[in-house]
Amino acid sequence: MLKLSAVCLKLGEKTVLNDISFALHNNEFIGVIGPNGAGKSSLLRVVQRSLTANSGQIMLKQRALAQYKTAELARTLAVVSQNPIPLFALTVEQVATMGLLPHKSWFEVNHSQDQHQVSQALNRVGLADKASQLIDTLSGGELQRLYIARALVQRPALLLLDEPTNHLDVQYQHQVLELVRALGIPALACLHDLNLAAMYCDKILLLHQGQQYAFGTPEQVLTTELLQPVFGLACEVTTHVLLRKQQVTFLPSQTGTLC
Ligand SMILES: Nc1ncnc2c1ncn2[C@@H]1O[C@H](COP(=O)(O)OP(=O)(O)OP(=O)(O)O)[C@@H](O)[C@H]1O
Repeated sequence: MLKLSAVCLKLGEKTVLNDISFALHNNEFIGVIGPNGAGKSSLLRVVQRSLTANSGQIMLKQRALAQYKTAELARTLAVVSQNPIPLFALTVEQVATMGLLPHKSWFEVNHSQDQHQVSQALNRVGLADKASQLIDTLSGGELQRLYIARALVQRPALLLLDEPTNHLDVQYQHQVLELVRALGIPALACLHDLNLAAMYCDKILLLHQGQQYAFGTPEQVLTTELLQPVFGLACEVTTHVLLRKQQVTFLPSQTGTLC
């Protein structure tokens, strides 16, 4: 689905991404983790082509990303961003319907089949009963689910999510990531919460100062040896008894002060 080979990105004098190589296969959910400034959002922006890599190759559905026409790329990728452009005075249904735009030509009207698709997507994210509600009346979690519904309406081949759980409470964090998993669309998501990454991601890419520090399953990447030097804090990694998933606990540098 998506393959990066030796991708490098320089912005001004700074090397933001250096030698990034990994592949995302069909139906996989890959989490990109790393401290502030590690290059996570830049990586997503390179894949969505809002930034152009200085070297290396990106293949999307076995074709070079550079070869995609803009409209074709807009149909193929859906982006759920950290700070979406505020859309005031629009209803939930109108925002979800925007997912059809990449498939339509100017002045083309929506058909009943399109309407059905929008209803189905709203149903899927649990917002069908709020279709006519203005979006500035939604909670943060509902809004995030709406942006996922808009992405669903778009029927993308790949979903890119930049911090999809930002500002959400625990229940909504799980709700949103469960939804992403359930969609069955290959997804690449920047995540700050390592325990959520452990729970929901098939693979994890750990970035450190623009370098690919590790890539593999949560078991391979979420280890004290890899996490401590990257995050600059001592940590303990255990396996959750019920979930059989990694759990990372960072320890304050002055652990004694908590006792
Ligand atoms: N236009 C630019 N010119 C120079 N440096 C830039 C530019 N844009 C981003 N950077 C730098 O690139 C690095 C990576 O930024 P990026 O936003 O990708 O990090 P991130 O891992 O997503 O961080 P965060 O967790 O804080 O969101 C940062 O050091 C940032 O300052």
